[in-house]
Amino acid sequence: MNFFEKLTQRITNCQSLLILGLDPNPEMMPQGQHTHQEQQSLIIALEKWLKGVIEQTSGLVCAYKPTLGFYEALGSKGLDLLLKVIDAIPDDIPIILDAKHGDINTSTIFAKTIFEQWQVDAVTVSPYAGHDHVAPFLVYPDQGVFVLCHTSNPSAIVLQEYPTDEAPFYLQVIKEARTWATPEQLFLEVGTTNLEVIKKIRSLAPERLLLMRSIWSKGNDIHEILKVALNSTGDGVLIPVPQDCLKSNNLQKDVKNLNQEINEYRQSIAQTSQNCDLWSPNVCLLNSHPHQDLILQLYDIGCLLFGEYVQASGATFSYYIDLRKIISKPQLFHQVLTAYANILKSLNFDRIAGIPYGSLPTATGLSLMLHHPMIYPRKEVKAHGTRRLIEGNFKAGEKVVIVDDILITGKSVKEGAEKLTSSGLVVKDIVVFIDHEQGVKDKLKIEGYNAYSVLTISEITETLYEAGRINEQQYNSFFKH
Ligand SMILES: O=P(O)(O)OC[C@H]1O[C@H](OP(=O)(O)OP(=O)(O)O)[C@H](O)[C@@H]1O
Ligand SMILES: O=C(O)c1cc(=O)[nH]c(=O)[nH]1
Repeated sequence: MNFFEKLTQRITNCQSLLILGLDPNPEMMPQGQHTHQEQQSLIIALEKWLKGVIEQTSGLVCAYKPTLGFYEALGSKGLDLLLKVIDAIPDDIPIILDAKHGDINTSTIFAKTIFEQWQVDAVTVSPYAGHDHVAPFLVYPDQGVFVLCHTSNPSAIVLQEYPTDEAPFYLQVIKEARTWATPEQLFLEVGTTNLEVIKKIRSLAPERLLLMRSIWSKGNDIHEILKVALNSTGDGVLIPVPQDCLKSNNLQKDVKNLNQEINEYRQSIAQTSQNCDLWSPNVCLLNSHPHQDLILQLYDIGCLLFGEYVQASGATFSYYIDLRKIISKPQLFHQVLTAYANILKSLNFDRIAGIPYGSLPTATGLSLMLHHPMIYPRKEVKAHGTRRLIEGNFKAGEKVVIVDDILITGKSVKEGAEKLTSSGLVVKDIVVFIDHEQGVKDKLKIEGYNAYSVLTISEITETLYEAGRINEQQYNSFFKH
């Protein structure tokens, strides 16, 4: 299970978006636990206190966030303490190490230490050294990375807001960081109470999880902050437990009350959300298809066209499905890739091959998402250059999974498979997004290929009809062919 899945599961299980900082800061210890001890006894007191904090809050928070700097400040004993604290955290609670790592020379070794030895689930990084610095963290597909994009420090404004209010540097950080990894691996750290800043971040990166910071300063209405930070389903945000709570003698009760208040507000947002663009009012939620959301979005961006269309096979259908539009909607494209990936994860292969042209972006996305190399059979061999039939490097005997968008007659995937096989590769599995249910899967089976699809044409049409997106005539037009 990767970090994002672990976090999502945890949020669901404990119904909490709260994260708690586990920082050995003597100033934050409740009165009475902290006297002027020698270093040794201070460490013991800190350990006892932090373990007590975990005991009291482990049912109430979705993640813990130890800040590396506080442990480092205690010297070598501090690092021992960090490992003890990590060890005391129950296995199902994700650990986000707040390191704000920013040094390119140490990122590879640091990522190895924290992810492999210390086994933390995620880390915070500073973006200033760019992608080369963050990439060594991203090569761990099961771990998460929070990129710092905005801080609440007053003096940071001159950098963050540079050069103009309309195009400030912190938004450039987000634009850049969004290209580094998927919304399931890369997230944003946002410290601010400025609602306009949060709105700008949310509208630029609606798909990213935000780790909020510094939201508890006096005079701020947390509801106003949540209103702009939460997504339309009332999540997408991690909320820090206020530092002051740690001093409380009623820590458990305080965190519980805070969580309850936040959940009540989340619920009210989810119920009154005005900006949910996935559902039409007449959607029937009973027995809904697990990919209902995806299907409706495909329809809404115009992937389903009605009218007389000639197909690749030469036949004329009264509709056409154009999945090539998906690439222009990154969020939807990511959802589609995730659906393919869920099938690919159960298959055994060395390389992913996309069928040109429609499925080259899909194969590229899956290759990056699943960390498997990509190749592709050319549609036509060029008369110049290398004149290769298969682009990309491979070795004869390697297993290849083919991905394509639509299975209508099966001609395209079969031609692709034959080109790959003639080059010494082994093709057993074919994964498509939509199966037109013309019996092609069975025919492919006879020829030795296992074909899988994310959706069938009838699942799509039934969902659209139930949701009131298509009328009876349009619904019937799918079954004439
Ligand atoms: O099962 P089939 O009957 O072969 O039909 C499905 C194929 O048709 C489309 O490709 P198209 O030939 O339109 O090419 P493109 O991807 O280059 O647009 C689609 O992308 C599939 O590859
Ligand atoms: O060429 C086809 O037959 C075809 C391609 C495609 O992408 N969608 C469709 O409905 N038909």
